[in-house]
Amino acid sequence: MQLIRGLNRWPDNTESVVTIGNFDGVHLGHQSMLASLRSAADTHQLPATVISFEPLPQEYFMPQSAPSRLQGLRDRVRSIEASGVDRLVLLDFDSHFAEQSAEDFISDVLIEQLQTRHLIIGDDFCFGHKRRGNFQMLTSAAKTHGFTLQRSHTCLQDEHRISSTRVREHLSKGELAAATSLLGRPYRISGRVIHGEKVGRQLGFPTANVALGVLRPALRGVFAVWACDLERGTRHAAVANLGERPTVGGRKLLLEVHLLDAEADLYGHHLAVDFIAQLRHEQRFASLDELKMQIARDADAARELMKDQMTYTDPLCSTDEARQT
Ligand SMILES: Cc1cc2nc3c(=O)[nH]c(=O)nc-3n(C[C@H](O)[C@H](O)[C@H](O)COP(=O)(O)O)c2cc1C
Ligand SMILES: Nc1ncnc2c1ncn2[C@@H]1O[C@H](COP(=O)(O)OP(=O)(O)OP(=O)(O)O)[C@@H](O)[C@H]1O
Repeated sequence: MQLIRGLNRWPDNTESVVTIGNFDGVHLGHQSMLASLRSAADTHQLPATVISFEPLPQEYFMPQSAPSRLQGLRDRVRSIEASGVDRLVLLDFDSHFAEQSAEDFISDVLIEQLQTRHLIIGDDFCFGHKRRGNFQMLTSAAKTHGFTLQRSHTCLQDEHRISSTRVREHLSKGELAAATSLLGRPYRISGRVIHGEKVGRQLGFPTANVALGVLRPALRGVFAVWACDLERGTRHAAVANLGERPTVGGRKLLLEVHLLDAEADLYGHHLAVDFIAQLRHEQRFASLDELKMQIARDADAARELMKDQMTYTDPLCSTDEARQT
């Protein structure tokens, strides 16, 4: 997939089949939309092109109160690529873009730059300054500019539309199985493994600290997870804490992963953490010994849970390794 950051990098004279959206999480609704995009692109024999934004519009308009993102940019790009998209155009959502009228978005972005031949969009899609652009406006623009317009069909689960908002709600309640069923795969956070304070070693539970960057995930607590080393393509059953470590006076939000029954030097590696089940909330313990005993119980609980997970496969990580660990 070609990642194009900004329209001035768009290759000249290429027509395209386009869809637009945040695609945070790339849930089953997004996947279905991207499958329609792929099939329309094949029909037109043109590149399947996604327009998305960085930052996300809500982060631009409400920097303090925007909903927590499901994915960092790298994971979003990877998930969109895995859905068979040829080109991802990432537009900088800045003041200039926010003030662009819906008419200008159509003529400058869709027509002049992307040379859109076919556009797929949900009928609730709004765009442009004050969100004045809508499906009806696109219908008449399609006639004027000679592109075809396709309304995407809405994917429901339990009679409700699948959405990034629903996934966030499940994650914040620790409902991992429900989030998995909307995403079509376990919820994943990935990042580089950085050095921690190394107290974990003294506790007897060494942890890999995954850099979260600006990501403030919707979930918190102690979890049974799969940890995939994306550099080596290996996968390990593990237990993880996503929290602030109140027992040791921590303040910063950290994702710490302890591999069960395996030792691996992960420093500097890119680690993908797939959340399978929540074991408990994070707690402040009166002593390090109590914390240590609880982590041992967490590890046992995760080991038991992950035993039933061995058939779960991941295209990026080998399952053989997981069976060995
Ligand atoms: C499975 C697991 C559960 C944890 N639960 C808690 C907890 O409930 N409360 C807490 O303060 N810290 C908890 N921690 C974090 C430990 O305090 C942390 O791993 C330790 O301080 C080591 O930090 P280090 O990686 O910087 O060496 C947990 C860690 C793991 C791996
Ligand atoms: N359940 C769904 N079924 C079909 N298409 C969907 C579904 N959810 C989103 N889409 C489409 O995917 C594109 C990107 O959606 P977007 O990420 O902006 O919305 P969303 O997932 O509903 O998120 P939010 O909960 O923040 O509104 C849009 O064109 C939208 O219409």
